[in-house]
This record gives sequence, structure tokens and C-alpha cells, in this order.
Amino acid sequence: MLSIENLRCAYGTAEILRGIDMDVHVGEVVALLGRNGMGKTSLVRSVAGTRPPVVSGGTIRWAGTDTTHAPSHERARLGMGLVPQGRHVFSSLTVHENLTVAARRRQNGWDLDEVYAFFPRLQERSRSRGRNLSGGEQQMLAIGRALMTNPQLLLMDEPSEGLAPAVIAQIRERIQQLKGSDIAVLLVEQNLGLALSVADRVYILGDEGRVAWHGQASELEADDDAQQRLLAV
Ligand SMILES: Nc1ncnc2c1ncn2[C@@H]1O[C@H](COP(=O)(O)OP(=O)(O)OP(=O)(O)O)[C@@H](O)[C@H]1O
Repeated sequence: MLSIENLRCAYGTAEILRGIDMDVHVGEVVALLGRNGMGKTSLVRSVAGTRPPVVSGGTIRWAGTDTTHAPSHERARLGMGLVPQGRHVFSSLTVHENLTVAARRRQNGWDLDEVYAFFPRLQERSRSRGRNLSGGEQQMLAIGRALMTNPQLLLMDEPSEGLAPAVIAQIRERIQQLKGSDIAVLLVEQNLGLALSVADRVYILGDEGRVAWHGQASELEADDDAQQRLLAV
């Protein structure tokens, strides 16, 4: 389980998160929502140990270990995988190379064949370089690359950003497939429809740098007031 208590983080003197409490259990998908600039990416980067921002208070525990100030490679070793906003695939490497460079062996874990079975399009494009892929293919590659590290906690930062509806539908199906496996998923999304269709629970960040709403995805779906007030939909 990922357990975040009273987390604060800052860029220089600007404190963005001011006391976040949140947990994500293995086998569930938790969506992290909020309007632009509320700190969703900052929270995910704090969990993954990617700087900036700097964690200025609180604790992050993963599977019983205090990872609050652990280096990002240590968090990866403990089973955290990040699908970063903007994908960041290696543009000069092929799909195959992007995937194998990330591989981390674990018994009964993800390997190249499994990732190709999960995203057949990646196998078709295995010899293409990152820079020649479409946005959707790059997103599949970013997810596949994170899966190659055999994560038990998958942090996904806006996987639907800039993608066509047909590709978003595929990403939705794949997240649903991951659900119920031995992976915990924390999903940052702007696309409320996608978030509600895959998430078990939802946290919404408000403009105080705190959680403004949390509950079951089905509760948020029925709560027009929260949607309008906190997400401006
Ligand atoms: N590297 C940085 N240096 C200084 N301030 C930053 C940096 N990155 C983000 N911020 C600020 O931190 C705040 C939170 O940004 P963050 O990207 O975490 O929000 P977000 O909810 O993910 O937004 P979006 O939906 O637009 O991606 C914003 O005010 C942003 O301008």
C-alpha cells in the first residue's frame, strides 16, 4: 500500500502541496484530479522521487518502507514505476531498445513478450525510433517501458493528454486490465470520463494545496456540485 501523510512540497520558497493525506491499495486504481496547476504532477513527482519539487514535510510510505527522501532509483527498486507527463520516450532509440533498456527481472513479471501482447501495436513498430511514433504509440511505449520495470505501484501522469478518442479508449481498456492485478495504480487525469470509468476511488486537489474531495468514483459521478466546483466541468 502507498500511504501519504501530511505531505508538503515546494519549488524554492513556493509551497505547492500543504498537507496531503492519501492512500492507494494494491489492486485498485485511484484517480488524482484537479484543475490545472493544483499540484497533481508535483504530487506524483514527490512520490516517484523526481525533483523538483522538494518534499518539505510529511511522509510517503510504500509497502511499509519510508520512501519520503529515498532516491528515485531506490523507489524503482522497491517497485514504483512512473509513466511521466509528456511520455519522455528516448527519441533516438527504437521501441525495442526503449523497452529492453528499462527491463528489470522479477520472477513471473512483465517481459518483452508480455508487453507486446499487451500493446500489439508496439510489436508492429518495434524497429521504429521513438521520434517516429505517433502520440498514441509513444504513450503505449511510455506505459510499456514502466511495465518492463515490473512495478507494483504504477504512477501515470495524464496518459490521455493530447490523444485521439480511439487511442484513449485503448488506454482505458489497458488500465482496466491492470486493475485487480497485483499492481496499485495512481492515475492523474484531466479527462474526467476516463478517470471515472477506470478508478475505484478519487482524490481531488483544491487550491489550498490540500485534498478538497475524496470518495468513491461512483459518488463523484453523481455529485455535479463537486464536479463543477472543483473541476469546472
Ligand atoms: N519546476 C517548477 N518550478 C516552479 N514552479 C513549478 C514547477 N513545476 C510546477 N510548478 C508550479 O507548481 C504548481 C503545480 O503544478 P503541477 O504541474 O504540479 O500542477 P498540475 O495539477 O499537475 O497541473 P496540470 O494539470 O497543468 O499539469 C503550479 O503553480 C506550477 O506553476
